[in-house]
Amino acid sequence: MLSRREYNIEATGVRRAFSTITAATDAVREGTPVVGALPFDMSDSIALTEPGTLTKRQGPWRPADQPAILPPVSIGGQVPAADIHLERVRALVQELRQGVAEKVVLARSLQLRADTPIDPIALLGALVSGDPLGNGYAVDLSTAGAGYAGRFLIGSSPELLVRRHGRTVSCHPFAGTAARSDDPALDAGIADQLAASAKDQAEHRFVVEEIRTALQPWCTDLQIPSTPQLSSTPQLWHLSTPITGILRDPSTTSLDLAIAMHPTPAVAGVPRRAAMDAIARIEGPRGFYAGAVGWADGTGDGEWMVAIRGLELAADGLTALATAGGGIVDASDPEAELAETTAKFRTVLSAFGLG
Ligand SMILES: C=C(O[C@@H]1C=C(C(=O)O)C=C[C@H]1O)C(=O)O
Repeated sequence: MLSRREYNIEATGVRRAFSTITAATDAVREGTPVVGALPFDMSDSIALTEPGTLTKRQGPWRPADQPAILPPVSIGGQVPAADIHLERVRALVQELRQGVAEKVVLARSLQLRADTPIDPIALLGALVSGDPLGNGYAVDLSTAGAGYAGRFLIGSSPELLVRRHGRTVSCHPFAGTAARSDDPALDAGIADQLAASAKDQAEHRFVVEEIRTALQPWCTDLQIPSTPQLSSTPQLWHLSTPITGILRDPSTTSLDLAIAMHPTPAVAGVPRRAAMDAIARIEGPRGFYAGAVGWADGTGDGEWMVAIRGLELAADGLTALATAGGGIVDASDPEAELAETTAKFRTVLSAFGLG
């Protein structure tokens, strides 16, 4: 299930599970719809399927029935502990100053516990109704293989990795973040400060330039505004840049584009290889956090969102792992980076009445 402001798309059943990316991209090119999730590291297992049904409806998703109530949830632990994350950011800033990379996105996780099972659809309902833009995703990860049976990836991401509609390609990268305030005057000041922040503008530019490079082989007429705009979620301000282009080859599908663009420096870093090596060394495997979730229909059209502001729910529904990260550059302040991840957790925590 993917929910957006303009439409929602629901896939049910599994006609075929794909074990390789090539099998999935070939299937779309042959006219088969494909839905699901790409992992952060494309060498990990994928959760892409040909669904039994794929239904697109207007407007954000609304549950057909009164959704199940979400149980109270508590934070069971932090992975790693906050002081270790701080230490990691400090060490990484030193490495960046020595030229290891220009930007690396570092994440941490919260272990959530519930007394009674969390219903994935109830959580999706809470996330979608809590977001004025109606963003939400829920993907059954079962086909990703051992260890994933019954697990769900659920969240509310504001970030469009890529959309293909006919020959038109759009993406809308986010990078550069500030936590919002309940006080309207303070909130407006925070937005102005973010727009004026040299550090955040630099962090954002890395992303836009990489996306330009990634899209150029696929698109003509790239339209890339020279300065980012401000975008908001209920919890955060972000710098974002809406980008469009026209496909050179109309047989390129939305899944081809998602694979070509992913992972962007909004979730990995610059240069990509050095950043991914640093992430694997410092954090370990990310699984589906910071991957991509979405769909491609039989015409190749489709939309893929960056799988952030979410959690992975265990098969018994009693535990979940929420993960949030932020871009680290050589000018990063470790305390501010820790606070940024705390603010990003509020998207999922607020669905449970926390944060
Ligand atoms: C990595 C995350 O968010 C990404 C990182 C951002 C940043 O560093 O400013 C902003 C938006 C997202 O592209 C996350 O939410 O976990």
